[in-house]
Amino acid sequence: YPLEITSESERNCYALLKKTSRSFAAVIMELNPELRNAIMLFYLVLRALDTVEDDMTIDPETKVPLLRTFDSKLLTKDWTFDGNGPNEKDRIVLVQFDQILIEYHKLKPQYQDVIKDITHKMGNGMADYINDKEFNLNGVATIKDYDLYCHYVAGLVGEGLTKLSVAAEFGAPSLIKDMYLSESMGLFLQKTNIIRDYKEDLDDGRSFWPKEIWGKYTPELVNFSKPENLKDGLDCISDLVLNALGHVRDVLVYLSLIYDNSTFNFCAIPQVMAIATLAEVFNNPLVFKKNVKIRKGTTCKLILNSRTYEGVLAIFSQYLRVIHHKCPVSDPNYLKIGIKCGELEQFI
Ligand SMILES: O=C(O)CO[C@@H](C(=O)O)[C@@H](OCCCCCc1ccc2ccccc2c1)C(=O)NCCCCCc1ccc2ccccc2c1
Ligand SMILES: [Mg+2]
Ligand SMILES: [Mg+2]
Repeated sequence: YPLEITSESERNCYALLKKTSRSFAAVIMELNPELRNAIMLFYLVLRALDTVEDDMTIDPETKVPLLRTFDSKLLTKDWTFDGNGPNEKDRIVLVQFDQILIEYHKLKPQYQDVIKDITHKMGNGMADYINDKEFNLNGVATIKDYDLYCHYVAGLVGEGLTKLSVAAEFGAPSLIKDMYLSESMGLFLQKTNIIRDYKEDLDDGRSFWPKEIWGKYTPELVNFSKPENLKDGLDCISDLVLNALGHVRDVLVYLSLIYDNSTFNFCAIPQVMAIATLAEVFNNPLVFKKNVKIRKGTTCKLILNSRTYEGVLAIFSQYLRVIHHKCPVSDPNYLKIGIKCGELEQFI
């Protein structure tokens, strides 16, 4: 679809999108114009909110109220925030938030309402976790907390995208009553990132790995970076990957219910990147050393092969086999991984 830029602020918003997201900018640019600006602004507003959440130099006294009231900034036309530390990665979306606001107010009121509602819920969910000191240093406590945190930062994005797609008649209305499918779209992506970001998050002084899982393999989360604990660390990654695979069935059902081609690509590409990333981090000692990324060549192949539903199924089937074959017999979850991969292969 050709991109018609009609204002300086719109141009600035597309520039912000490119600057703050390698993966999502490309797929958002491909969207049908009816939804492209709404989803681009939905992304930028939530990335601004996440930049506040991620910035460990903002003290909780300021951060918590800012997260809880962030949706109210959408009612203004000129709010910006420059309270960030100099090095925060995406601080530019906060500094230029007025550009986002100008374009946001041009959206159909129905689209504005979806964005404001999700921003309100996400901001309050993030704030709930900032207060929990336990969460910062030892990950989230239970698997239930893990799912709830991922609901706030990613499940809600799925909910908003589904509401926008159905409002534009690009997706089956049944997706509204079966919101658990949209939830899984977000949780699969977020859980994959959390597993991958072990080192990066610990270096930031926080973790999102649930203690109910890692506590089975070590008394202290940081121990996995010591060579003598490598086997325990790899067994823990398997357990977390097994938990993330629990969302695959819903992801594949969700994708089968999207009729608009550009919306399908937008939804499918992050998911195929995630299953490839899960296969990459599975049984991979480098996870405890650095941020493991899939190769550029793999990314291109994934994008080319995920333009049809059959192509997506073939990619998932391939990486489920990779995970199954990579699993050592000594892994305590060896059988469960085999059963889960087998189950999903059946489904595919
Ligand atoms: O700071 C970073 O770079 C990474 O931050 C992570 C974190 O801090 O945990 C974390 O921040 C989460 C809070 C802000 C969410 C921002 C977002 C992301 C993608 C979008 C896609 C389309 C529209 C709006 C979107 C909004 C993050 O970016 N995690 C990546 C996974 C989030 C997936 C969201 C999502 C959910 C369902 C989807 C369904 C279809 C297509 C894309 C989808 C995308
Ligand atoms: Mg972030
Ligand atoms: Mg965050």
